[in-house]
Amino acid sequence: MATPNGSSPATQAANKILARVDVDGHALPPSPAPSSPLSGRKRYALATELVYTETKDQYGASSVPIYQSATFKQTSSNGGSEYDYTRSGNPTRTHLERHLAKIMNAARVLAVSSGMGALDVITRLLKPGDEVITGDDLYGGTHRLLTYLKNNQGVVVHHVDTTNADNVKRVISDKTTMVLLETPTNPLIKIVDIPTIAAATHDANPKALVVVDNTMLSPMLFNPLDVGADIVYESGTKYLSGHHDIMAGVIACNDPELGDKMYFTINATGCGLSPNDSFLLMRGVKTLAIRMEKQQANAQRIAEFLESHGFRVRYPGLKSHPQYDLHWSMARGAGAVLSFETGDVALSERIVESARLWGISVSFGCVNSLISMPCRMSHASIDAKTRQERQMPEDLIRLCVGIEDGDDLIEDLSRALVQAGAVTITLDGFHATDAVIDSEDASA
Ligand SMILES: Cc1ncc(COP(=O)(O)O)c(C=O)c1O
Ligand SMILES: N[C@@H](CCSC[C@H](N)C(=O)O)C(=O)O
Repeated sequence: MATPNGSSPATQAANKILARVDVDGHALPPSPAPSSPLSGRKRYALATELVYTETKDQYGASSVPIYQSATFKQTSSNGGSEYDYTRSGNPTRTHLERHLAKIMNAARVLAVSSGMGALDVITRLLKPGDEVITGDDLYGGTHRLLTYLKNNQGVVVHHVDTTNADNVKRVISDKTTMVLLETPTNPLIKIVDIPTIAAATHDANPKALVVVDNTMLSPMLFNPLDVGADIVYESGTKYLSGHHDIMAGVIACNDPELGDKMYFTINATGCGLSPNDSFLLMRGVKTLAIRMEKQQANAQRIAEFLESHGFRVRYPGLKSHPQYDLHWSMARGAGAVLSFETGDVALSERIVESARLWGISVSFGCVNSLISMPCRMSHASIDAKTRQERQMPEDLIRLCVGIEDGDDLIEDLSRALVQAGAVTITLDGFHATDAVIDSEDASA
């Protein structure tokens, strides 16, 4: 029905969408409306919410269809359709984003092409002269991007040991615009007190943004937005998708203005997650609870196995972890990544190369178990001098535990340790060699 000014309600609604403006006041193309996660209904347990979706497909499809289309037809030259172009928005991506908003306790989630893509979108909120405080144990790619911003964009980056909140408090000032944190850190599995650091940051500068990389825990185990973070991002390549068959990144926040600014960057630069990958991430996330449960159970067994044979293991599921209590005050589980040293790079190399069931590969959060040497692999982008300054052990072995049978994993690891000469065999079993134990004492 036409209205007095001649346009139909549908066209008026479309014009309203088209009237959205970007940070510079330019008109934005149509974009999916910010998510309304529960629409007033009861919240189920997380494992249920992960699989429960309310699709409103015209044919009742129970999994979201892949809208493999770059363009969407409009009902008039003024628009009239919720979508116009997949870079700006796509129904499969919107469905995923709304589902994840519910899981991540966020008002808005944005899905992008990788975890680094997510951090790129977030760091585009910075201007030259802005100050960022971050950790001294970080994923190598994060260090690389921050170094690029420091060297080329005039951003000041302070790396401090974030395991002690006082170190962060000492550097926070009214010039601090972003505090970027990981917990547990990758690869040294250090724990960072997110609530304390978030509160201190906001006290010092209410406009500063606390950004948490939650890749190591996933929303199954931790929701940093609930304890003071302003933005949470994750590599969807890891636990969220779970099968190492896609690259993805997700960004979550509660502030609508912040969400719109980041959406602007995604649309302007074209890093939104593709329809096909949105579908795969949506499918993967449904099994997150059951995968994480099995991966954690296996990781706990392996950590205990290594510790009981004399290795010093870095894993927050072990009471010996120096920040065990802090971790469990924030998180609902220990995750499935652990690391340990051998005291000798060549010995670590032999262990890694003797494993059969454990794939030699970067990444984590996958159904398969992986073994790696971070200094040569995931963290090789941190130069050797910086690695040494930050006391990153070159012999560090990282285990990313999958869903295989735990006995098989332990048997294969035992065989690799024996074959590599990392253990001494005695009548009552085997133990880490004296050399391994001595080196751990030295680095403790
Ligand atoms: C903790 C952490 N954050 C972010 C990333 C980046 O994710 P992506 O590889 O999906 O770009 C990775 C690994 O790559 C990571 O380990
Ligand atoms: N060559 C890649 C290495 C990716 S590491 C992936 C993952 N975050 C991990 O910790 O294993 C690069 O240079 O980024």
